[in-house]
Amino acid sequence: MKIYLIGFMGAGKSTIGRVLSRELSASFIDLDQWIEQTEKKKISTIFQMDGELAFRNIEVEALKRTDAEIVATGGGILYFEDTGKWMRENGTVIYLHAPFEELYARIEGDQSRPVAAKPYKELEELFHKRTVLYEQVSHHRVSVSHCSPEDSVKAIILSTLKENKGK
Ligand SMILES: Nc1ncnc2c1ncn2[C@@H]1O[C@H](COP(=O)(O)OP(=O)(O)O)[C@@H](O)[C@H]1O
Ligand SMILES: O=C(O)C1=C[C@@H](OP(=O)(O)O)[C@@H](O)[C@H](O)C1
Ligand SMILES: [Mg+2]
Repeated sequence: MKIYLIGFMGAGKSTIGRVLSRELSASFIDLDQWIEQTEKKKISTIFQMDGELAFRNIEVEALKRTDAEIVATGGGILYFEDTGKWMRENGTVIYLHAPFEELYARIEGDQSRPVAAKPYKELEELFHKRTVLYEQVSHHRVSVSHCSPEDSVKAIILSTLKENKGK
């Protein structure tokens, strides 16, 4: 089993991934947390000191090397054009979706997410651009709007069970 959780910042990839891995007794990695531990630097420091491209290279390398069954990606995981195709071919890709306003309320002013520091309009544009890619790449789209992480976990399990019915 290999499940990739994708979606914009604040969608709950890290939170839901952790709960999902507990429910399924499956191994879990949060790519951002792994990068911070391995690089011994905060994500915001990597952005500041080494630049975004350096972060993206580390991120995609971690994605391709991990053997964890549940993978919580970062919101910018589709930065390189070929990453989405690679994920689709290597696991089940689940897109966690909620309206921009709801996600913005969750991430506003969060210093640990350097990309969230962009001006509101720019961030909204980025959300719409990325939404197109998340839709293209994912096998399933699960709404995380106005529901608990536990509800989202149930929805994820149901959608993957439906996919495998009769196989
Ligand atoms: N279903 C939810 N409802 C409300 N808040 C949530 C939900 N899931 C996560 N959050 C909150 O939103 C913020 C972002 O969650 P996080 O798991 O870090 O998202 P991501 O990894 O997708 O950026 C956290 O403060 C978290 O507590
Ligand atoms: O959207 C982005 O470009 C980013 C999202 C973050 O992860 P979350 O989506 O878990 O916040 C983290 O990877 C980094 O700050 C960049
Ligand atoms: Mg996260």
